[in-house]
Amino acid sequence: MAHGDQHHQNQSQVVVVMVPLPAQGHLNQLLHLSRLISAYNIPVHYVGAATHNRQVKLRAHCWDQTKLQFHDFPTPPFLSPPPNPKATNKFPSHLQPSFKATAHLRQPVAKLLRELSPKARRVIVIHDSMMTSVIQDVASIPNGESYTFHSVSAFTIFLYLWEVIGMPKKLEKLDVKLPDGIPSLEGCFTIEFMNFLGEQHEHQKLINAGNLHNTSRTIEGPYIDLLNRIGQQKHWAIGPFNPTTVANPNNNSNGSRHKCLEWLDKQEQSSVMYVSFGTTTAMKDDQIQELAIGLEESKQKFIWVLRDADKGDIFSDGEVRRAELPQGYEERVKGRGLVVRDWAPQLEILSHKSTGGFLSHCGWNSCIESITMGVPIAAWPMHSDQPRNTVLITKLLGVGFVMRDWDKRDELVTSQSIKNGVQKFMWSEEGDEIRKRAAELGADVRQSRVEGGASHMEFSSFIAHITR
Ligand SMILES: O=c1ccn([C@@H]2O[C@H](COP(=O)(O)OP(=O)(O)O[C@H]3O[C@H](CO)[C@@H](O)[C@H](O)[C@H]3O)[C@@H](O)[C@H]2O)c(=O)[nH]1
Repeated sequence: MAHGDQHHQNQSQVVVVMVPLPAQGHLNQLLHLSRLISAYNIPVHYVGAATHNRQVKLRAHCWDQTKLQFHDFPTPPFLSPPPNPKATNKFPSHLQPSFKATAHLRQPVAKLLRELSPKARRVIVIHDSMMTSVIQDVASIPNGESYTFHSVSAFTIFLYLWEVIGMPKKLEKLDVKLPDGIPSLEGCFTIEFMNFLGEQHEHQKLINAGNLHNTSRTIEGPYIDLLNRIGQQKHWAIGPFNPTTVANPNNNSNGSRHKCLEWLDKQEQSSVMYVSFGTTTAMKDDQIQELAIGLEESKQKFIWVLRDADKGDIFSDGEVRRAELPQGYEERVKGRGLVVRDWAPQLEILSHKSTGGFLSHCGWNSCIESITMGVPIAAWPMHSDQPRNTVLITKLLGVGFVMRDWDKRDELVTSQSIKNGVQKFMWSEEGDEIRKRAAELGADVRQSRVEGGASHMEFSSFIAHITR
């Protein structure tokens, strides 16, 4: 190929730069989105501090990341304290120093954009809604365009805008009926975090070309429509980002298989409940004891991921609490219950035919992964968007069941109520109804991602738009 042709081809290329917030639930979603975009032969640059890039690569398995270009940007050391399980407000405020440190990414990101700009037809920046100040220099890139990725449900975003804009009157015109009992934001965040969010929104107003959601119209069509009616920029529902089938459920990145998957193979269909509270929750010791006893006494089969919230730098030295279980516990539940303390292959667990329910804190990744795999959720919200996701899952979609009432978040959930809740969720007719609806919704969502489906069409239209 002549040099001129090469130049022309590079010029015609559109490139994408991904800028995630450095927390697992955010890093993960933009990594999956990178995989989907690079499948269209669009080069994707994934940026972050070296430690966070290392984290996201290490924890993702079952697919080839070599097509992506990771940029490890140097950041000065930041504090990485352990979470405080005793805090009343469960928001992971120990992560705040790592969020704050992202300010150091602004310059290297701007430099990368300036380098890419003359070589590309257009530079598309897809950034976490909480990283807007980091990417603000896109405004000075002549062929730069930025899209805001919202890491939570469209329902949650809609409620947030509705409250922030304060528009019950407009809402009447929109002909929306919201369910009763939507919790306020009290107890969901810290003031420090709300201030951080506020700073990001200031920049967003100036540079946003559109909004991306890790959801499907099949799940949240009405809320995507509402967002499109009240906002100025388009909202695209292009999820789920996670794989809808697990290509090789047998192996992790080093070719071995997690012991919990081997155990699952031996169990009956839909007979196991998976228990996990994501990467930002640390339970009090007495609550762990109650949960342990409740699970044991329920006689339900389970896999329980028992670990504290991630630190801001998961590779940093220093203390990590190892939660205590009642004496002899793991021996007693052997064969029926498995306690996992390392990184669990959640997607594989959820897609396994033996998994019949998920006791979850309702982080959005967990919700969308569980919905995709057709597994119902018993909701135990902890903080952030989780109480509202609980409303979406239980009241609006009917694919879940409230295990822990958010209004009673300051009270200990007793082993007796856990036992009763688990048995109702896994063994009752009501539970079976929810399981049936979850299976149906899962099938519809998976269908929405294949050619001709709603999410697939919306994804293609987004790609057509950025490569126009
Ligand atoms: O052992 C584990 C533990 C977690 N996961 C994965 O880690 C992610 C956890 O994400 P999520 O379920 O969203 O929970 P959090 O880590 O708590 O996510 C934070 O970020 C989300 C996106 O903004 C918010 O919806 C949550 O409320 C917020 O706590 C999921 O992809 C899980 O599959 C594993 O694979 N193995």
